[in-house]
Amino acid sequence: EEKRWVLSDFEVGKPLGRGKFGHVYVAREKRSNQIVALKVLFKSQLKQSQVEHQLRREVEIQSHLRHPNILRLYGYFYDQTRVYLILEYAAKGELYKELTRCKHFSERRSATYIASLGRALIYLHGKHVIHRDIKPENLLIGAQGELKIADFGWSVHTFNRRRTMCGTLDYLPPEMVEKTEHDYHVDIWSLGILCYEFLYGVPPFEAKEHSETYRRIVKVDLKFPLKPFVSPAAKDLISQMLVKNSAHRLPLHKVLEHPWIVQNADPSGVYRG
Ligand SMILES: CC[C@@H](NC(=O)c1cc2[nH]nc(NC(=O)c3ccc(N4CCN(C)CC4)cc3)c2s1)c1ccccc1
Repeated sequence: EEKRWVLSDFEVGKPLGRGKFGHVYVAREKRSNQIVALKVLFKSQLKQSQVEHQLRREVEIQSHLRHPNILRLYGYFYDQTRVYLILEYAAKGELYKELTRCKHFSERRSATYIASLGRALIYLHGKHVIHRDIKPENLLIGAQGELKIADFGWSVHTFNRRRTMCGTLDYLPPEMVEKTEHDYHVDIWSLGILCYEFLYGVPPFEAKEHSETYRRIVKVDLKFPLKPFVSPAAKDLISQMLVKNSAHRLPLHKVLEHPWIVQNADPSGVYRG
């Protein structure tokens, strides 16, 4: 399918959101009537931030992935000033807005999402891809309520581990914060952070100052508030994922077998409320 897309192949609709370097719009591909999301990135901004190689990697990685909980990238094209990514349309929008609206998710909804993400990460790691940026802002909700991992801008194939850091520290594991070598265990750490944030509405090591967040991460200063009530099983799972020594973090297949997941996650991977 080396089809060469052009902007006139699409009828561009309303803006859906914005991220680094550009915006995303709903669009209809005229020949097939298929609804997609068109991510428009400005070449000027990509160039000045030296992220062209990162974008090429995002396209290369995401275009070859096929998983129900990973947002499809159907193709891309560019013109004089912009790069366009043709992405799967996630009809129920951004997860972080839903989390902000609900304050925190129920144990059933959280476990269902964590199980879906665990299956998606097992698939990714099987392809030697680390996402490295699993956080609510990069998660979308499909038409049936299923979770979709988006924005592979920070993902890498495990052989090359060079990276530069920007954005929130909250999700970074000790080995990335301490700039030591890291591998796919970073995604297990982020899954633990995400599980905590789904249940409590805030990430575990949040602090006013970056330096304080950094200290709490490297110390794994994990505290569970009394409110909202969270079951001991959920705390047990989080405690087994937020472990400083990356080799001792609960492997993803063990996460899926954990009693809290088995008892709370909807087997279909879809939270029906
Ligand atoms: C994750 C950030 C990333 N985003 C994508 O790649 C994105 C890819 C992609 N596919 N589908 C999306 N859907 C939406 O953004 C969306 C938002 C709100 C919606 N609703 C509003 C409330 N209403 C009640 C229901 C419908 C529905 C869909 C997005 S975002 C990005 C990165 C850089 C530049 C732009 C975007």
